[in-house]
Amino acid sequence: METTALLRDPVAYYGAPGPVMLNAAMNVQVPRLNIVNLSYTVKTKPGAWYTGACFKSAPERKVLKNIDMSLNSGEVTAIIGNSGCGKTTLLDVIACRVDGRVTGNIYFKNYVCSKTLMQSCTSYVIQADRLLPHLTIRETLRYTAYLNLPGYATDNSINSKVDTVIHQMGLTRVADSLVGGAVNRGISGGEKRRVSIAIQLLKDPDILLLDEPTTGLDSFTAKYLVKSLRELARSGKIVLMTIHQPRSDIFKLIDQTAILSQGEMAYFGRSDEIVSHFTRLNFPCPVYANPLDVYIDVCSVDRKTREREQNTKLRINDLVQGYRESPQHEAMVASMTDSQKIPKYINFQNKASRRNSPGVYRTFSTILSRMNKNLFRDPGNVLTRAISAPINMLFVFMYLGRLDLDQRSIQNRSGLFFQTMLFSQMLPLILTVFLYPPLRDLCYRERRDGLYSSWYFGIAYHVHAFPFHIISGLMVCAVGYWGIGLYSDFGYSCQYFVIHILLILISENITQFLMALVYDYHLVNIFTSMLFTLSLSISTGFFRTFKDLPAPLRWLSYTSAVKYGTEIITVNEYTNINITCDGLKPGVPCRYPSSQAFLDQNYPDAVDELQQNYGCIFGIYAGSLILCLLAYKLKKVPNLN
Ligand SMILES: Nc1ncnc2c1ncn2[C@@H]1O[C@H](COP(=O)(O)OP(=O)(O)OP(=O)(O)O)[C@@H](O)[C@H]1O
Repeated sequence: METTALLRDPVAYYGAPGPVMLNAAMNVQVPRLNIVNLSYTVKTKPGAWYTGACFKSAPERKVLKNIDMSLNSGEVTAIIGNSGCGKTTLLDVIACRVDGRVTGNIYFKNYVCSKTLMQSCTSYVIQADRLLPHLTIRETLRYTAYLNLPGYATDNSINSKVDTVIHQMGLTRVADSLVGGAVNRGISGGEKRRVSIAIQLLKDPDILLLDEPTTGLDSFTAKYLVKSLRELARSGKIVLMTIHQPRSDIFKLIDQTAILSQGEMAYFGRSDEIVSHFTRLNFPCPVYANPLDVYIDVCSVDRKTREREQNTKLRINDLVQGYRESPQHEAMVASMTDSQKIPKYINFQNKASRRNSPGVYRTFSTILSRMNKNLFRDPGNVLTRAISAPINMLFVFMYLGRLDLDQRSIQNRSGLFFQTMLFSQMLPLILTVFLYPPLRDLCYRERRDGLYSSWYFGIAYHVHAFPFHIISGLMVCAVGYWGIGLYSDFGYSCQYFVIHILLILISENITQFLMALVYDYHLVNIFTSMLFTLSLSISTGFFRTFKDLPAPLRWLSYTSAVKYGTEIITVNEYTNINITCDGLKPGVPCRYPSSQAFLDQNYPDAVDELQQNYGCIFGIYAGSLILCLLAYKLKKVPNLN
């Protein structure tokens, strides 16, 4: 294969080479990724927490040991090995996406790879396809292109870039089909994989890393996908992927193969030299067998019995040693040493670490418009967002009817206020847990890809949800305030509306804050429901008046926005209506001869503290918003695979 014919023109792209490049023999430098003596160590969990694990020091485990690899642009390299041998970890380390201790070096074009450098040159296709179900393939790619490409890129250039990757990945026929999800059927699993790859190609990366791109695909689709990757590599990219069970016809498409065993390299070299290498080590490949299957088995530890485990471990040690002493390894180390002597492209690092960002407005509007489109495509989600609270309020209207001014109406009013508080706490929680996780996962993937910072996502989500809160709040107010018949005044109904909206926003912020800290949304759901239920019990005064609460609970209730909201709407109502003692049976004492008596007995300080209560509820809203945005900013993005 003519290597030079496969290359893009690096000099034109990255600027003139350094002076030593004048040497005619070195006139063209093949862009190379050299991995030299790479090891990776993690701290493992010393056991379950109930065994006192948090007090023990975490033992270290070397997941990757002394890995040497040299990858050329224009070629496809596959990492294979049994489950748990370290394939994904090796990709993560190369992409600089790990938290543990890395020793050794990774060089790209002779530059030591930093996180910024790798983020700009590398695209990483993770195992899971994190896509929004209600967008078409073209829309998905177009939105990502807007986030990826510089702000000066025109709509036409973005569309043509999107068309190019659609064509490259063979998605033309389904380009305008919905991606689909668990409920709405969309494109097939193989097509989703190709969309994930197409997303990463928009960046036009020098290095493409793929974690198990063929998993879950039928053999025909898997072969088609690897063929597409080979064509991509031939256009001048380094393609490195992990493969679980490579078929023999896929094997023929792979230029170099790395076989990992327990984190060590058992073979790295040309794919067509595997059989001769292992035959030299006394492991010939049986006739008609797939060499990759055979050598994955040979390099796996058999843990059925202790004896077998020891024997296979000894065998693997010999294989690793055999590889390190092999001509392939020696030749690779020599070529890496030679390539290190070639001078660097002098402008490369500057160019690579300077990302042309799309700009604040384009980033924000793209994230927002994508969220809106994904939601509006699903009428069920739109209705859930807009009308679940008003429908609940209609139900309250059905059982309360219109309010009167007699003694019984006091309990009805308390019921209505309790329901108002309940909806404004619980519905945002339910909606957030239901609608938010796919958006959050997508945000995590894109933040890992370095597309934008968490502020954009956090603020866009608030702006996206806000109109629904307003629409839903107006309907709740129409039914709950005017329909059920609270004090008839426009100003007071506006206050009821504002309190309802503020409580919704606070509840949503708290839920999002917890979802930023804890990935498992079921846990967040359980914890937040309990928190809100407790807050409703102690902070509203409906079950027990504040002054009767035990002191610690009374102090706790001051942290709840529900306390201030309840007091404001209660005071607004009872300072304006005249409760009567009508409707009581003869001889039954009138407990609240006036509205003032009701306030004096149940909310004695609320009238004087009206302004203060408003201040507190706005303060809690601002605090919860800041907490929520900070949580996204400060919490490390989980490495989703
Ligand atoms: N941060 C970490 N903490 C603890 N153990 C880790 C960490 N990262 C990787 N490991 C361990 O390293 C080993 C290799 O994991 P890795 O996911 O790379 O395997 P793999 O070869 O990709 O497996 P599979 O093919 O099943 O996906 C596993 O035993 C894993 O538990």
